[in-house]
Amino acid sequence: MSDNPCFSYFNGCGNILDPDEDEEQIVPTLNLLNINYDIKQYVGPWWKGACFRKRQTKTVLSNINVQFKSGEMTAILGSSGSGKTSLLDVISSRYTGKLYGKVYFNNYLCTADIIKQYAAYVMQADRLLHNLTVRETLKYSGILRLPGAYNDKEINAEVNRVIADMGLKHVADSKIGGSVIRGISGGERRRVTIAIQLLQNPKILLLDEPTTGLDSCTTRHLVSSLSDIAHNGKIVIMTIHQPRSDVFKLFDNIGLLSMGEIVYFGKANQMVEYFGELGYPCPTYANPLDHYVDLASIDRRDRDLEVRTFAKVENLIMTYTNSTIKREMVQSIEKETMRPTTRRTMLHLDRPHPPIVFTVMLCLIRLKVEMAYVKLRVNIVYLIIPTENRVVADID
Ligand SMILES: Nc1ncnc2c1ncn2[C@@H]1O[C@H](COP(=O)(O)OP(=O)(O)OP(=O)(O)O)[C@@H](O)[C@H]1O
Repeated sequence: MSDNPCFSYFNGCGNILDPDEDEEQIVPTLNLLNINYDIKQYVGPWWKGACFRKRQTKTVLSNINVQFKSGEMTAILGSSGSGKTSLLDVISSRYTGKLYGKVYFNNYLCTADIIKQYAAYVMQADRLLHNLTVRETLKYSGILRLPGAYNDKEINAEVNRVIADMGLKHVADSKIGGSVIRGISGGERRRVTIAIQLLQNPKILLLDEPTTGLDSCTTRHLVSSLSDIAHNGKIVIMTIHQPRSDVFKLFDNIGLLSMGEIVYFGKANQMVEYFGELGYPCPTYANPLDHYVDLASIDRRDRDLEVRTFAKVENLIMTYTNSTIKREMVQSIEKETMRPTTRRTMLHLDRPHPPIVFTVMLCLIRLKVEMAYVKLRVNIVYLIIPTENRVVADID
């Protein structure tokens, strides 16, 4: 049936779909194409100073091709130092090293300015004022972050929206608290930190280890709230250190990193089957996330173990690189990023700063005005100069 060229113009109900209309329904995506990220570091003792120490280039991320779709939540897993935070840094344009490759959002090449408009980054630590209540914290953040056109009523409405989204209604008027004054719990504090970022209604929410230090039940509630936010049309990407088995089914996609490369990136519900087919089934009653993070880690306890686990991880990376999942993802990214330029222009028009189309139009109008002015001058010369003197006047 798929061989029929007309098939794509029919939906399941047998109605004819307008190809243009179908294109409009494409969900926003964040695409990372051929990402390689290097950092420079000094090696040797500090007292030699920057001039005498050797500079070394370290590859933190390599060969990253991934697609994040709106309405989906993705967990980035991996052992310590595998490059999880660096991946978020690259997406959010917070990197300090040299980046190769391209990041696209909605078919538009991302710069730091663009990503700041669309993405919010939730850091690992909660930096909140102890004496304020949850509502006050959000209200002041709203005043500072929301556009100046928002009035008091609109800011309060936004504050109430994020309070409801993050399940903070019961503590809305409680103090944040700290080591001296007892306030809300650690999990609730995490929710307030996330709620602050949600005030701007970002299209992409990036979270660096949001569940660290939380108990199992709080983690589940928090991840479940984030899943609801994603399913309401946002891209949610989080790094997670020790994921519990009960949150596994809440993730739509899993990205497993090792040594800055991808070992698996795909649907969460296909991960166990994927590794099972490679000869690494998940033992019964084991947490698949823990099991596969262990599988993708390098054991550095002794030289022998290191060599063996390194070879295994290299093999896993190679297998993923040649897999159908990866091929399909790259095809999907290329299809997304190579859509007609008109769409790119439309997105450009969406942006608040002066769109390029208007600039081009202004240039054309100016050119026309200047040409009209030159013509007018020529006509005036022809009108006022007698016919016998015209050749001389033209030469002048
Ligand atoms: N700016 C930098 N300068 C020096 N090294 C860096 C820099 N950025 C990343 N790295 C190195 O890159 C590797 C990946 O770091 P990254 O913080 O992304 O790992 P991670 O998976 O988030 O680790 P963790 O789970 O422990 O936070 C590490 O070895 C780290 O030392």
